[in-house]
Amino acid sequence: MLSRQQLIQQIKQKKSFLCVGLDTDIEKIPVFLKEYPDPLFEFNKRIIDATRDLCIAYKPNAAFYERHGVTGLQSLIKTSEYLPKDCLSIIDAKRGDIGNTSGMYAKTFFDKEAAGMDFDAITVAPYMGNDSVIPFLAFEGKWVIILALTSSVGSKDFQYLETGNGPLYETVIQKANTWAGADRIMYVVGATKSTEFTNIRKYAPDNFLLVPGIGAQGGSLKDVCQYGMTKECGLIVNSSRAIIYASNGEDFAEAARAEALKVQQQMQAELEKAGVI
Ligand SMILES: O=C(O)c1cc(=O)[nH]c(=O)n1[C@@H]1O[C@H](COP(=O)(O)O)[C@@H](O)[C@H]1O
Repeated sequence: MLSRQQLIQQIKQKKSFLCVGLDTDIEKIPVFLKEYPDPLFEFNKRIIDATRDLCIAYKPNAAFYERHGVTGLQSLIKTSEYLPKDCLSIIDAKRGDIGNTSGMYAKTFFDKEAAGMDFDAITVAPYMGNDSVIPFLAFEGKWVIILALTSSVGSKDFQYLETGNGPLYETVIQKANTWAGADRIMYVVGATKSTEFTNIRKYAPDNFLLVPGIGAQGGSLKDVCQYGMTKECGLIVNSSRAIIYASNGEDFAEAARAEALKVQQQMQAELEKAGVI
């Protein structure tokens, strides 16, 4: 479990704010791994071993595991146990429902006794409001990462809708700020929305932002840092496909490391430029 201060310390030590996304797709992993009893876990284990000193977070995306049913859940549980303790473990599940149901989701991913998983953080969809988010916050020390402005093209359908008090994504942030502080809540903001970061910082000056969308989706790390970085960094930038599928041969883990190293080096330069390190 990583507190805000521990997270900042990790960023300074590793000179990185990279999150490696474990969107582990059975169709995309190297064919030779399919000989192993648990190919998804085998892939993750090797990616984690190759990148753990270069990143400060890992984010398995639940969909890629759940789509395999029981065996996928076993791979996810084993992965959650294998994740290094000095990295923030984020389950990208995008859950949220009426209170008692959200409570079950929270138990699933936060309570090791319940389903064998003990993630530090979960992505949550805020559409159903306060009572759908509070059950996640009820787990002391865990992080709730609320979808604010997503990287998707469809973000324009709802998130930009004018409420009379700014676009809806601003209202989401303002409202969620009343539920807990920057030591418990992060917001998802897509790297493809870098022009909005200045505006988002007006409402979330201290919150960490989970930023997916560099790499395969084409967002710019430089722009994200220019408009979104704070004195404590304030950013966790995710890349999944561009890192984990850098090669689909025997050398996949080394190729993932080489990609992660490139991103870490850019991140180090940005941290130095902003005076964070
Ligand atoms: O919550 C997320 O992580 C997320 C939010 C968002 O707005 N956009 C977005 O791409 N994501 C996730 O971030 C990852 C991006 O993967 P790559 O595009 O391969 O780097 C996927 O797991 C997405 O589900």
